[in-house]
Amino acid sequence: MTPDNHALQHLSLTEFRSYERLDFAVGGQSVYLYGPNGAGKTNLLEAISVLNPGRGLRGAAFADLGRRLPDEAKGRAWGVAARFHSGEDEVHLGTGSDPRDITKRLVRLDGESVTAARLLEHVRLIWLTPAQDRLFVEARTERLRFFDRLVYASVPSHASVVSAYEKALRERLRLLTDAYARDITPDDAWLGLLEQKLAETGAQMMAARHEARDALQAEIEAHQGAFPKADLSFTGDIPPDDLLEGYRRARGRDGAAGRSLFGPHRMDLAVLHREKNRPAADCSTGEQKALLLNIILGQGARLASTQTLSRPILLLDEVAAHLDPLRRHALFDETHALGLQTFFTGTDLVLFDGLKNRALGVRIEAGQFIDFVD
Ligand SMILES: Nc1ncnc2c1ncn2[C@@H]1O[C@H](COP(=O)(O)OP(=O)(O)OP(=O)(O)O)[C@@H](O)[C@H]1O
Repeated sequence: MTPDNHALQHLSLTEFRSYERLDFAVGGQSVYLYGPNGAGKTNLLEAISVLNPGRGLRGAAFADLGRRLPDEAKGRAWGVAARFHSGEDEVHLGTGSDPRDITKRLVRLDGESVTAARLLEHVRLIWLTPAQDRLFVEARTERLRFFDRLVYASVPSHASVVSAYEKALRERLRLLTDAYARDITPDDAWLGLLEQKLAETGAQMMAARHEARDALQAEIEAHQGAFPKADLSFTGDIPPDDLLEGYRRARGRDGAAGRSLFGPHRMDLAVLHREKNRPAADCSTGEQKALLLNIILGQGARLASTQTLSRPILLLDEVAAHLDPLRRHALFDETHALGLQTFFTGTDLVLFDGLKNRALGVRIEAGQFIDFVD
C-alpha cells in the first residue's frame, strides 16, 4: 500500500499510560494492532485520540494519562507527538502535560504553543470503543456528547461554542441557586447578559447540530453498505426565537431545582433502526453496534468528501471481534474504499485476514511492538 500524503506518518509516545517510550513509523497506512489483553492496544488508540480538543477516547483526566508504576502515587509527565504530511508540508503536532498544572495539557503546532481547538485543523478523528456499546441506553448527555464530537470534526468552532454555552449555563445556575438559598432576588442585569449569551450560542449550537445531522443522514442514504441504516433525529429542539424568553421564565424553577431545566443542552439524539422501525435502544446488542457503525461510516464518508488536506482517522477499538465474518469484511472494504486511515485492535491475528496488503499489522505484547506484518 502506498503511504498517503495527508495522513499520520509518525507517532511518538513518552511516558503515556503503559508506554515508557514508543516510536511508531505509521507511514500513512491503516493499522491493525493485535495481542493479548492488557498489551497496550487501546492505550495506543487513546494516544492518537488526544490529538483533538477535549478528553480522549476513554474520557480520562489528563493527569491520569501519564505512566504510573505500581509504587508511584501519581502519573508522570506525558507527551504524544505526531507528524502528518499535509500537501507539500509536514505538520508536527504535540500535546502533553502542562508542567505548571498536571491536570492540564499543552498543545504545540510546529513548535508553537496553540489552543487545543487548533488541532481540528489538522486531525479529524472518529472513534468507536466498547464503552459506546451502551450509547443508546445510557444517559442523554452521553449521546449528545457523542453527536457533538461528530459535529465539530467538520465545524471546528462548534467545540468552542458548546464550551462557551456550558460556561454561561454554569454561571447562570450559580447565580440562581445562590439567590434561592439566600432567598434574595438575583441580579437581573447580570442574568440578562448570561441569558443573551446562552440564546446566541444555543442557537448556533442547534444550527450546527441540525446541519451535521442533515449531512450525515444524506451520507447514510447514499451509502449502500452492509450495516443497517439509522434514521437520526433530535428531541428537545427549541425554536431559536423562544430561547431568551424560555431562560427568563425558567429562572425560578432552575434555582429551586439546582439544575438548568431549559435549553438546547437538553436535546437528545434519537436513532431509529429503519428496516425494523424500532428505536435503537430496543434493538439487540449486535444491532446497536451495527447501527453505530452505520453512523460512524456515514461520518467517515462525510469527512472524506469535504475538501480539506487531512485524511480522516478512524479508531475502532475491539470492533472486529464483535462482527460476523461477512460484516467484518464489509467493514474492512468500506473503510478502505472511503480512504480512511483506520486503526483496528483485536486479540487475534486471524480477525484481520481481510486486511492483508491493505494495512500494517503490529503485534503488541506487554507494551512492546513485537512483530510487523505487511
Ligand atoms: N497510567 C498508566 N501507567 C501504567 N500503566 C497503565 C496506565 N494506565 C493503564 N495502564 C496499563 O496499560 C495496560 C494496557 O492497557 P490497554 O487497555 O491498552 O490494553 P489492551 O491491549 O487494549 O487490552 P484489552 O485487549 O484487554 O482491551 C493495562 O495493563 C493497564 O494496567
